[in-house]
Amino acid sequence: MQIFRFSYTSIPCLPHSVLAAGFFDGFHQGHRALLTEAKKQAERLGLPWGVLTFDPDPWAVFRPGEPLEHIQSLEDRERTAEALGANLFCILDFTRAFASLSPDGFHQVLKDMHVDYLVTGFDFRYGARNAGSVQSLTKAGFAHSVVQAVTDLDGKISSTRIEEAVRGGNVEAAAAMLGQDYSVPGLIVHGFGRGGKLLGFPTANLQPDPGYLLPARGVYAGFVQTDSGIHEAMISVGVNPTFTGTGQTVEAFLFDFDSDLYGQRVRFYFSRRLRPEKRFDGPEALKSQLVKDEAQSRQVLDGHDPDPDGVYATAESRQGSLPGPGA
Ligand SMILES: Cc1cc2nc3c(=O)[nH]c(=O)nc-3n(C[C@H](O)[C@H](O)[C@H](O)COP(=O)(O)O)c2cc1C
Ligand SMILES: Nc1ncnc2c1ncn2[C@@H]1O[C@H](COP(=O)(O)OP(=O)(O)O)[C@@H](O)[C@H]1O
Repeated sequence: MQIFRFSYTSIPCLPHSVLAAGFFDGFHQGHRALLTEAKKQAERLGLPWGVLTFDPDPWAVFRPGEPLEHIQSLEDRERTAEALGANLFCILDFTRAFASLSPDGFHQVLKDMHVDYLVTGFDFRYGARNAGSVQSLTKAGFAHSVVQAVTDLDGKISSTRIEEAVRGGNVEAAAAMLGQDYSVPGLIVHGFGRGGKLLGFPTANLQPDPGYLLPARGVYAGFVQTDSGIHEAMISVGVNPTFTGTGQTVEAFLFDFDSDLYGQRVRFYFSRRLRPEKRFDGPEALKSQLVKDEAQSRQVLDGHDPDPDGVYATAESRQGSLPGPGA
C-alpha cells in the first residue's frame, strides 16, 4: 500500500484511482462496506483503490483544547486499510482553509488527485458549512457511489456507538461492530512491584499511547501482542482498591509466559469483560480471585481470534520479522 500525505495546496502526482472518503475511526463494519464498494468499482474500472482520509481530526481543528479520544490512531487506520487490501492511503491535511473550500473547490481537489471515482457514506458532507453532500457530487457530475448505513439490531453502526460500548466496558458489543477486538497499544512500564512477589501474578503495566479510549474499570479476558507473538491474558483496568495510594493502571497477567517486558511496545486486546474491580480484604483474597479469573479467561479465550484480519499481526516494535497470532 502506498501512503501519501499532503495539503490541498500542494497535491502530489497520484495514480488514477477509486477512493473511499471518510475519517474511518475504527474501520468498523460500516466503513468496511465503503471499502468493499471501492474495491468493486476499482475492479470494474481497472484502477487501484484506496482511502481518502483527513488528519488531524476535524474536531481537533474546530474545537482546539477539547480532549479527544479515538478508537484508532492514524497509524492504526493505515494498518487496517492495508490489511483490508487497499492500494492507496491518502491523508489530506485538515485545516480551517481546507474546510472552508466551496463544494466546487473540493471537487477540484479530487480531480487534481486523479480520483476518477469516489465512494462515500450516505451522510458524507464536505466544504464550507458542510454545503457539499452526495447530491452536490451528483449535480457536479462526479462519478461516485453512495453506501447506505450498515445497521445491527440497535441501529446504525458508528464510531460513536463503539466509543460508548468501550467506555461502558461492553467490549463484546464493540468487537461485533468493529470486526475485531478493541485494542490499545503502548509501552510496558514499572508498576509497584507487588504482582510477582506478593500475589504470584506478575503483571505487565501498560502506559497506553496518548489519545486512546480505555474500557471501563474492570477485569477482562484478552490478549497481549508482544515481540514474541500474541499471548492469552487477563487484564485489569482500575485503581487496585485492595491497596492504597495507587493511581489508575492497565495491567495484564500473560498466561504461560515468563520473560521481561519492561520497555517493550505491546498491544492489549480486550475480548470479554469478566467482572467489576473489587476491594479485597488482603492479598490472599485477591490472589484466590485471580486464580478463578485465570480459569475463566482461559475458558472464554479458547479458540478466540482477536484480530481475524491480521491487522496488527506484526509486533508493535516492528523490529525484524516476528511471529504473529497463533505463533
Ligand atoms: C486480572 C486482574 C484482576 C485484578 N483485579 C483486581 C481487583 O479486583 N481488585 C484490586 O484491588 N486489584 C486487582 N488487580 C490488580 C492488583 O491489585 C495488581 O495487579 C497488583 O496490585 C500488582 O500491581 P503492580 O503491577 O503495580 O505490582 C487485578 C489484576 C489483574 C491482572
Ligand atoms: N506472565 C507474565 N505476565 C506479565 N508480566 C510478566 C509475566 N512474566 C514476567 N513478567 C514480567 O514481570 C513484570 C511484572 O512484575 P510485577 O511483579 O507485577 O512488577 P511491576 O509492578 O513492576 O510490574 C512485567 O512487567 C514483565 O516484565
